[in-house]
Amino acid sequence: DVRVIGSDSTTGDSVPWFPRKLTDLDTFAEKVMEMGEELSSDHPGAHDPVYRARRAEITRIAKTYRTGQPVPEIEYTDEENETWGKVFRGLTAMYPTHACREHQYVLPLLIQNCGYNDKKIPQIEQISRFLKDCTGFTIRPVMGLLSSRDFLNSFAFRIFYSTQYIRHSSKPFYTPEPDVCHELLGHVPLFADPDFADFSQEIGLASLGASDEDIAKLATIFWFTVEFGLCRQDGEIKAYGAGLLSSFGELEYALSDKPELRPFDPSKTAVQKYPITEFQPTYFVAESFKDAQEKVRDFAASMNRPFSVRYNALTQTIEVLDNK
Ligand SMILES: Cc1ccnc(-n2c(S)nc3sc(C)c(C)c3c2=O)c1
Ligand SMILES: [Fe+3]
Repeated sequence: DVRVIGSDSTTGDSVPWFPRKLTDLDTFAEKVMEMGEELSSDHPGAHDPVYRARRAEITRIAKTYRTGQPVPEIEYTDEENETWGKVFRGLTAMYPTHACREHQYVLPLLIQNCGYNDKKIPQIEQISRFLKDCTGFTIRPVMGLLSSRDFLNSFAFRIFYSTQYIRHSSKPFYTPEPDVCHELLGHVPLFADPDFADFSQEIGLASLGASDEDIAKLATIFWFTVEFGLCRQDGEIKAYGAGLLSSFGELEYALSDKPELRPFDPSKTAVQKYPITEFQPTYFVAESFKDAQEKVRDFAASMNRPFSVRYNALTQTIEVLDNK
């Protein structure tokens, strides 16, 4: 039977709140951890008032976004489009030898259907419509870093929160935070792949109402797959993680013989330490996205959650199943 669970009278606050329908995701708008305009002191744009003002402007646009609206179009400047072009040309040159086959299959479709080229930054709305046709994934604009819980919860609805600002032009090949290059070249192509979409949603479903410690484990699994995942294809190691596919240096390094490579195994991956600021000493290799999904589903079943959830694609809602 479907029993409503949440921080209501039946369960008190024993189960952390989680979204049940799309409009519930609008509550995330106010909850961003670091507002876009507060740049970390080591950020290349930290001392550039024009850049900071630009970040604040784009943040404000994202803040007004609500479910059902088209993603607002950003009028990028020549300087921003130029930075994009440098990143686009540099990374696309590496993909034939370094990117997984799914990424290599989708990129030409994005060039053809979503205006991916080295002249202008593509618009999220057009990409979101393309992804919806491919896998049902859609994109929402985000102001800054969402919490791991909120970010992972949205994957249960096949929703990806994307930034729209771009890194500072002084360092086109470095960013201490996600930016539109990372999102559009790293994450977007994989969300068009059915198996990867299924895998991503599995992590999202596992995160609904999960304890803080399980959220930390799922975020680490996310980190070593969606962000820094490697896979074996035709006997060769290829990259599928967005953090690799959007960083020249780390993409090269990850496929060199320097890092340690371990098989993806959620119970081990979930407790692996990872540095955010330098290259990973260890990467995990998935046999396939289907296999990785199965492993995550089994891992989720072992979590101490007194209920299970199911996504109803017709109503775009989460159904809670009582495990009593
Ligand atoms: C789990 C979770 C929740 C919110 N954001 C993330 N997330 C993502 S998707 N990509 C990047 S790229 C980068 C340099 C950072 C810091 C970062 C990041 O933090 C991950
Ligand atoms: Fe990312």
